Amino acid sequence: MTEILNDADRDALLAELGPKGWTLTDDGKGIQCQFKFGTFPEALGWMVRMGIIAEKMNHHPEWTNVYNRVDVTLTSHDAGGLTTLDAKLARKMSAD
Ligand SMILES: C[C@H](O)[C@H](O)[C@H]1CNC2=NC(N)=NC(=O)C2=N1
Repeated sequence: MTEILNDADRDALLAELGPKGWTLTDDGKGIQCQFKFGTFPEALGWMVRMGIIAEKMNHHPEWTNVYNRVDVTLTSHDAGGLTTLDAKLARKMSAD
């Protein structure tokens, strides 16, 4: 199991991903971001690409899709908080 990020590492992660739209969840145990696309097929295609990556990582997003919008929350249930796996998946999502 990966370790929960300490306060300094969490702050560094938010400084890195904040400009890309990621914020800490209200409970502080995850990060969230809203992705917007031009069309539903673009949103769905992105979800499929990210889903394949997530499955390979064995680390899965909590997400909802409405038309061209995907709301994502990343947290590590196993560890009970935010870990480097969440950071890794968030970077992949924001890089696509
Ligand atoms: C048994 C399996 O390794 C776990 O259930 C994995 C699967 N995917 C997961 N995804 C996420 N986001 N957090 C987890 O803690 C997690 N755990």
